[in-house]
Amino acid sequence: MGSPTILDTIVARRREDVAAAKAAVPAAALEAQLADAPPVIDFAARLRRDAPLAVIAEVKRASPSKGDIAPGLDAAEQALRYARGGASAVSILTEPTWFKGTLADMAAARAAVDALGPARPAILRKDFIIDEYQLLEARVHGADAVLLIVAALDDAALRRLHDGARALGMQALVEVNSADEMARAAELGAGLVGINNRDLRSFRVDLATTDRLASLAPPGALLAALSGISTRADVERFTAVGAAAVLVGEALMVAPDPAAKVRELRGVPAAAPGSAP
Ligand SMILES: O=C(O)c1ccccc1NCC(=O)[C@H](O)[C@H](O)COP(=O)(O)O
Repeated sequence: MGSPTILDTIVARRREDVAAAKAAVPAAALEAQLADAPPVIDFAARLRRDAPLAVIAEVKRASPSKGDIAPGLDAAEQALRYARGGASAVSILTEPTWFKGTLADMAAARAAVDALGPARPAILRKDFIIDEYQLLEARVHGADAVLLIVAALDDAALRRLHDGARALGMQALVEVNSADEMARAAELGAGLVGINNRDLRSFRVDLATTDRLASLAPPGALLAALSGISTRADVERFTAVGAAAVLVGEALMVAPDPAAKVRELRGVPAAAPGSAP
């Protein structure tokens, strides 16, 4: 048993956070709020609507590998910038310690994009989800989908959380970084698979990860490439191996014009000056 990785450390802290959250707001209280939660949409269908390439644009104020990225950023305003650029979904980091995210960020981003009507981007809760309680939190705060990190979960927990998300009407983006993890995602019957080019244990980002694993994805699953993506060339590299979506964080968080950056990644012309988004 080697020393704990950053992933182990984050997961351990999330367990503590969840225990404290349960003490403050019992699961039953969250369940009572489900009826009034913002309605959920089909996350995969929303991505497929933007075929051949959907951009999942991420709100990430900070990270373990980079420290502060944009610590003062307003999540709702950034979500609207992403929507103006044509993002199919907005991924909201809700982990507070290393990523400086909150559930309130996600609720605010959801409320902001709701004003755009049915064409709104879908909302993904990006967090280290290890307990069904976090699924309730996600749904009550407007998520359409949640991230499930294979490397952080044993098979029983993975299945329990995958089924739990579905029971709440949400979908799960199942994140893998190796052939073994892809096999576990396939065994799970994952319909949405995210290949993370970042090894969450070492922070090493290798774009060849998607090249290497794409062909192992379960037939019919929607495939997304995550991490280390910053140019249209990166996107085309991944659509060439079957990715139908890319998830981009840092490159969008540091972009002077996030909407224009989303358009660039989508391969669509820049909006004419003064034109409607
Ligand atoms: O981003 C990190 O440093 C990180 C470290 C440890 C666990 C997870 C981490 N990030 C979560 C992600 O997977 C990325 O935020 C997401 O894929 C976007 O990546 P990027 O476009 O490279 O910011």
